[in-house]
Amino acid sequence: MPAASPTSLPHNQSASGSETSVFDVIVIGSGIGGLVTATQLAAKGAKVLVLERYIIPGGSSGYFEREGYRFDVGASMIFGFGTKGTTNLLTRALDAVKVSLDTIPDPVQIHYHLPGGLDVKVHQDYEKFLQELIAFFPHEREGIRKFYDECWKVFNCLNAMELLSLEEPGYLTRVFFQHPLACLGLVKYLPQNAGDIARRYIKDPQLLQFIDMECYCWSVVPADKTPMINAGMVFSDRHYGGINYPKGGVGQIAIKLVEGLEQAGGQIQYKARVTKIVTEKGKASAVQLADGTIYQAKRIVSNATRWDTFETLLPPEEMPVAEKKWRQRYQKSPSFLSLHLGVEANVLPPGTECHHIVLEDWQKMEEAEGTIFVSIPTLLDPNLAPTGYHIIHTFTPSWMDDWQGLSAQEYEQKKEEAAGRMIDRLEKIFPGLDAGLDYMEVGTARSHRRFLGREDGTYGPIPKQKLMGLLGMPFNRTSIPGLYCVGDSTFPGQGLNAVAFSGFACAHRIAVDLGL
Ligand SMILES: NC(=O)c1ccc[n+]([C@@H]2O[C@H](COP(=O)([O-])OP(=O)(O)OC[C@H]3O[C@@H](n4cnc5c(N)ncnc54)[C@H](O)[C@@H]3O)[C@@H](O)[C@H]2O)c1
Ligand SMILES: CC(C)=CCC/C(C)=C/C=C/C(C)=C/C=C/C(C)=C/C=C/C=C(C)/C=C/C=C(C)/C=C/C=C(\C)CCC=C(C)C
Repeated sequence: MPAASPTSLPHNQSASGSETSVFDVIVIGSGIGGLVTATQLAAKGAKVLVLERYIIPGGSSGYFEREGYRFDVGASMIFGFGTKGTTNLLTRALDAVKVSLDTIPDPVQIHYHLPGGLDVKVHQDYEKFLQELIAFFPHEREGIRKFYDECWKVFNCLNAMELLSLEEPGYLTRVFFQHPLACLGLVKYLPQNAGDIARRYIKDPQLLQFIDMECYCWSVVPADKTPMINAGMVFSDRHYGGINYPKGGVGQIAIKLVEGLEQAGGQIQYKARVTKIVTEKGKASAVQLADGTIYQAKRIVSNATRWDTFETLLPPEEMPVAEKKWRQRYQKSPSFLSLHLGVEANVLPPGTECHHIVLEDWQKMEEAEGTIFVSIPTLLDPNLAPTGYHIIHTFTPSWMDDWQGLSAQEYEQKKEEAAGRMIDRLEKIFPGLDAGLDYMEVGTARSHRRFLGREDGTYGPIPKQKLMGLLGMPFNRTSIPGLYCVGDSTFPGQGLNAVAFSGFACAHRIAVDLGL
């Protein structure tokens, strides 16, 4: 894709010369981050347009259908659908535009199959989980409880207050006077990482490896590099609001948000790939689509990754200093090799859980094709597959470099070999998997780049080295006036509930800026 160059435009003109209207806000991309921003602003009366390059909304939380199966593209373990507290941000985002979704509670977040026979289930029931872990590490009984209890402290601070933009002084003052202790608690944890707190209480090296995996399987970095605020959210909310799967598949979240957006007067356009963010006198003022159409807005929000935003949609040679500095601290995480499988129901032993993590050798946890993630959503919603069949979505980290420069035939062959390796490994927990296969589709880093528009198909930013917790993650405003970012390239990072927070915060900051 060619680099964009700044363009000056006469007001209210499209590339074809026809008249266009000026929007209050244009959101580039309909991932959950973009849609929460758009729905929040539409609900406040802003004139909002969402531009999505693909044919359906959702991005990483989208879906596709093949031969009677409805597969989730990426996200499958969903936080944020609780019914109480303030951290149930997906429930709140839907409520704000008067739509709702039926969800199915998952009694076990993850069933771990780890080296040395460490076979642990994370039950929604907190005590049941602690007892299961303590049974493996009885000498660490106290340390285990102290570590996870400290995660609850973070969560309880967050779950007591309204969650809005930390870039808005009025909100900060209000929330500080309403919840001074919770605010001070959060200030204390913001620069910390989960690994430091775990090591304070736990000494057993294998248990510390387990805590690394507890972090790695959602943050894609070990505990030392995982912000404590995020660990507090994940390790507590799974027992509080719980993990809840949307009936009809993860794609329903975006579909419902779009329904709410349109009811609130907002608009969305599909097959609308933005190729350029237009700046006038240094301020973002419009976007240009691949077909040349130009839309103007008072504020532009990019739900594309920071790399796509500042290297492709804007001229890379004019990258703001703050962005260059951010790139010194954060790098792209790997992408995933994904297998979307349809399997005969008898492949799954009775009592199989929905989510699994498989690793045979601790040394390989962070390597490409090291940790295997498994999600079987049809155990919760059987309607996603034909009767008598299940969906197994399994994925493992994989870098773009391994998939470049191949002929079409080499690419297909490499996919087949990699899929074979994963299926062989999964045979240990699902004997007969290979023989029971009914359908298989393999996605690589190239598929993620193509369908999600994410540079190198990355899952999101990860720290290059150990950082001070979340302090280095940028909020929604950027160095370019009028331009905001939302999604996993902004505070607090990856995760649907996390990007929903970034959407609430972004919309709040823009609403204040526009005087809504
Ligand atoms: N819970 C799980 O199991 C799981 C698994 C995978 C991913 N996820 C999460 O999903 C989250 C992703 O959410 P998000 O909101 O940051 O982003 P996203 O990548 O899901 O959405 C971005 C959207 O922007 C669109 N887009 C990109 N460039 C564009 C352009 N130039 N013009 C128009 N549209 C464009 C894409 O097509 C996509 O729909 C991540 O945080 C990740 O953690 C969760
Ligand atoms: C005023 C003063 C003084 C002060 C102030 C302070 C304050 C207020 C502060 C605040 C802060 C805040 C608000 C923060 C927030 C945060 C948040 C919201 C966070 C969130 C988070 C979330 C998360 C992280 C999530 C995540 C998740 C994920 C990522 C998931 C994933 C998953 C996967 C991948 C998987 C899977 C597995 C299998 C399949 C097995």
